[in-house]
Amino acid sequence: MSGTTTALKPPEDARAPVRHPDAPAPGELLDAHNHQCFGCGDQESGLLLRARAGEGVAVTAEFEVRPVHQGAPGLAHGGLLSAALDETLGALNWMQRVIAVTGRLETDFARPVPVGTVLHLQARVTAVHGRKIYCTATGRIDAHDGPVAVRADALFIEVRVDHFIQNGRAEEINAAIADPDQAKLARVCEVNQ
Ligand SMILES: CCCCCCCC/C=C\CCCCCCCC(=O)SCCNC(=O)CCNC(=O)[C@H](O)C(C)(C)COP(=O)(O)OP(=O)(O)OC[C@H]1O[C@@H](n2cnc3c(N)ncnc32)[C@H](O)[C@@H]1OP(=O)(O)O
Repeated sequence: MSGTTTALKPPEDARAPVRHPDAPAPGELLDAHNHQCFGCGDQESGLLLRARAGEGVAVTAEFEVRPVHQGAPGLAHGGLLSAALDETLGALNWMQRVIAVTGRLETDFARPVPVGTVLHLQARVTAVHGRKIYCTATGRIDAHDGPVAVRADALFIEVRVDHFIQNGRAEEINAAIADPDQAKLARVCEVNQ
């Protein structure tokens, strides 16, 4: 059972999540937050995960498990399944227009996931307390109502753009600053802080 640690239980005075008025419409494809991202970017060896806006403060995503994602022969690597859940949860940022990073992620692996599977992911924010964003996700095999293979509960922490500027390697940060799409994303999120 996931989310059993107290760190993943919202406190009594947590508030309900709020969908940003300018959040992408339900069904809209979400941009990659960074084209070099292992999860949502366009690297061939990455997850090539594509997420869409959902209703409320929720998203859906699909991840096709390819041979490069193997752990045991013919099966997806568990760490990459966690990464797919993490990436889908990260896409919730678009629905609230904040920037938040994973503080804690607790994954349950309920079924093995064969190569060739399309994992259908669903994630939603359950509660917000200050900078802490409580959220949950599932990954189902081959259909949005298929059998649950993985699920996770997570705590994301809201950060400012400075988090990346101060901690990221200069080479990539300078490229991001020079990229108009990336700079726009940073601006859009910062005005909400
Ligand atoms: C022009 C430049 C452009 C740049 C623009 C970039 C835009 C990018 C857009 C979007 C990016 C989204 C990417 C999504 C990708 C998928 C998600 C990932 O994989 S994210 C990567 C993995 N995660 C990390 O690398 C975090 C590493 N950790 C940290 O940096 C810090 O620990 C951080 C920020 C998480 C917290 O540090 P503190 O100093 O800011 O805050 P404290 O005071 O420690 O915590 C705040 C509250 O949260 C709780 N907390 C923090 N960590 C916790 C934990 N692990 N478990 C439980 N509670 C925790 C604390 O107890 C505290 O709670 P109380 O307010 O006192 O109630």
